Amino acid sequence: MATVTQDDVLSVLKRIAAPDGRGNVVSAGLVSDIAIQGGTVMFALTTSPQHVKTMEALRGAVEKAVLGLPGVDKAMVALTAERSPQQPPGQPQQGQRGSGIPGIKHLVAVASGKGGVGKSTTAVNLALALKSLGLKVAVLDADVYGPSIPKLFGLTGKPEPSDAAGKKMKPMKRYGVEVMSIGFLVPEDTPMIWRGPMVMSALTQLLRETEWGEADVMVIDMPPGTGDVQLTLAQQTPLSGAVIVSTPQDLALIDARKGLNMFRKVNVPVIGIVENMSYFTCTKCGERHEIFGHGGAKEEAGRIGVPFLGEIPLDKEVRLRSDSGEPIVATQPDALHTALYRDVARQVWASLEGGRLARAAPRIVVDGQ
Ligand SMILES: Nc1ncnc2c1ncn2[C@@H]1O[C@H](COP(=O)(O)OP(=O)(O)OP(=O)(O)O)[C@@H](O)[C@H]1O
Repeated sequence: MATVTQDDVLSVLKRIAAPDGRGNVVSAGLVSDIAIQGGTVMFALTTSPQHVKTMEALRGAVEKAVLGLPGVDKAMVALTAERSPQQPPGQPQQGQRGSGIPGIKHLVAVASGKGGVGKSTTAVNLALALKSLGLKVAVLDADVYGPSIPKLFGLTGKPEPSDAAGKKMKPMKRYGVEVMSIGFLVPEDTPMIWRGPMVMSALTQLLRETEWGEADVMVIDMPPGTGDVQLTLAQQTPLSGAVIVSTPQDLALIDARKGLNMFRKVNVPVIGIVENMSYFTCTKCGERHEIFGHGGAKEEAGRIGVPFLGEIPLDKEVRLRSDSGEPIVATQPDALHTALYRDVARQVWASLEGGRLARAAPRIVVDGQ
């Protein structure tokens, strides 16, 4: 199969006129960086909120043109738009309700300042714990650098198109939770090299072009860290709030603080901090070992005035069950960990529904609807 290049994509885009007679879509500055993964081409088209409807037709034309290039089997084009300055703060975006995703009430990010602290494990078990409280739950894997949600849910295969036209995908489903991840669309061993705008473009597509059912909460597994990509994601996704996961080590906590600051900067309420790998209870002698220190996250939460949601101990069973796609909350309803995750879930839900969280309107519309 022919390999498509950015120049190929740009040359076809230059033949498409920009709205309002402003030259072509490239010269008018409407096209973001272009990312190419195998036969998939991804980029964003910038618009203003009042032009979202007309831009949808343009997006269709652009996608069609890119799909016509040899070597392209999927084109993912997202519309992004800044809120117009005239829009009063606190006013929902036009056409936007709740989370901005039809049928989904709250989007909750699970984030960490640092990799490997158990963010994905927490996201999955939190989602399942919310489900066990009787809520409708969906999970979006936004950790495009290392999508581990398919593995944690024990899901393989590709999402099916939801209609004959193939415009939308059906989410995968496991343990009663709807799941979508870039990991379903790209082979596991493909290195994924993303530049900033492309992450947003891919995620917008996953969010908007999945035929989600109704959900009270969508848990979003964020990419680890606090760089530009994470900041943009936090800013551009209409989040109700964020949960920060940290281990008790000083270094992890310093990064967790950066995570908190990042969400505050973009006006996303921080629901609270979870301390993961908090301690280890020896299965033989019953003694508690505080391998990474203990209580650091609780102290940190107190210091910065953010709720502390709980401690999740280090436990071999958690890791084994995660690795085998049988998360502990789904498969061991009576385990201590399940009770702990459920306790976190209760607090998260109380925060979401209790009106404690307040944020200004999201600054961006990522919609083609
Ligand atoms: N409480 C726990 N007890 C035992 N093992 C755990 C616990 N939490 C997470 N792990 C294990 O630690 C490893 C890292 O966890 P996970 O993939 O959830 O971290 P992450 O922060 O999402 O990582 P990344 O930065 O790569 O996205 C996994 O092998 C997981 O099974």
